[in-house]
Amino acid sequence: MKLKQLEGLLGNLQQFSNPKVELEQYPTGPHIASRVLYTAENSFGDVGDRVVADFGCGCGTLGIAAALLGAEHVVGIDVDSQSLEIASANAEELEVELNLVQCDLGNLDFRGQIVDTVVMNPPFGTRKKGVDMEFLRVALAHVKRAALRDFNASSAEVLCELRYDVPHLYKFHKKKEVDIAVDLWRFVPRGA
Ligand SMILES: C[S@@+](CC[C@H](N)C(=O)[O-])C[C@H]1O[C@@H](n2cnc3c(N)ncnc32)[C@H](O)[C@@H]1O
Repeated sequence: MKLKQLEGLLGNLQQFSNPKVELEQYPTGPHIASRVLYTAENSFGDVGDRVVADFGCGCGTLGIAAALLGAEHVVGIDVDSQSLEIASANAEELEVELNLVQCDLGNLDFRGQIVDTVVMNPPFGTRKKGVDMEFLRVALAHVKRAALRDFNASSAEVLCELRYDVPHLYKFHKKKEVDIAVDLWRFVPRGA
């Protein structure tokens, strides 16, 4: 699938209808989401025919992108049931299969390293200190081939800088939208 086509499909997805700031619910827009997954697949072969997990999947954007790029199996995990309902509707609309699990990432235990690739835009820890590191710890415990973000890795590389559009979502947001610079990281765990 071409990058523009992927971006177009992701642009039609529903996003958080009632975002919860305590869970740092910020959607990844179609521009950045398409580039993250397209790079993972076309530069590294991390998606096609792989088992992919989307940690903190929200409305499913990253996981759906993985499915559209030919992942063998995609699991989306989020603690928020309302987001998972939207993710389910989004997957149905685009006719892709997404296995959705409601779970606090901190409690996730798939009993072994059964996932080839973890993709995520985790909470940054602005509301719950340390939650970003918790996501990384759990990713490491479950991934067998490559993760996009992982600090305890044998290799860690910033692939590029991207612009992350933050729409006006919460009362304390003063501007209509803000775009912030973010880095796209790729981590390869020890032994992979
Ligand atoms: C920055 S949003 C990213 C959403 C989505 N992945 C995307 O890229 O559009 C972070 C997501 O993590 C979820 N989340 C926050 N804390 C969590 C936890 N402890 N366990 C599981 N999911 C959590 C939120 O509900 C939210 O959907």
